[in-house]
Amino acid sequence: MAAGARVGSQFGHYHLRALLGRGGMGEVYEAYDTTKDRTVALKILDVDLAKDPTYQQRFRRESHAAARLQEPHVIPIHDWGEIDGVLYIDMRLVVGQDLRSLLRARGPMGPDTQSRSSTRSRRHSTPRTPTGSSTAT
Ligand SMILES: Nc1ncnc2c1ncn2[C@@H]1O[C@H](COP(=O)(O)OP(=O)(O)OP(=O)(O)O)[C@@H](O)[C@H]1O
Repeated sequence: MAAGARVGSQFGHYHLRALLGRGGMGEVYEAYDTTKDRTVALKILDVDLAKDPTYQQRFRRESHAAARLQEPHVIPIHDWGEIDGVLYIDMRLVVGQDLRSLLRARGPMGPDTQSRSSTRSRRHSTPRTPTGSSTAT
């Protein structure tokens, strides 16, 4: 499947609006959850990798492990599961630029910028709501 091929499509109760990025196991979309009425980041396991039980296991392990964590520096997981045989993780959407794009656009950072940036990211990654369970918060 081509990168971002799901943009504009419906995935269960999620409307996939834009491709946010690609990781080792699949793509991450900005998605609108039509049942909870909120915008989230949805990681979807690559269909080719999904044929390999090792990747399925790894993806499930990541979902379970991340959902149990309640750590200010870890993005909260709202939910995870399987829709039409495709595994997904529903997590809080982080708005902003990732470090790689920032460095590409601006070049190396000086010590002052690095320090300001890490203080800001610590502040912004603090959950606004407590995550008490593995399901929606
Ligand atoms: N919660 C989020 N909010 C906004 N963008 C995100 C979010 N999660 C991931 N992204 C974007 O999607 C890209 C890929 O994320 P992903 O977690 O799949 O990367 P990865 O760490 O390489 O993956 P993996 O651990 O599966 O190998 C990120 O680089 C980021 O740009």
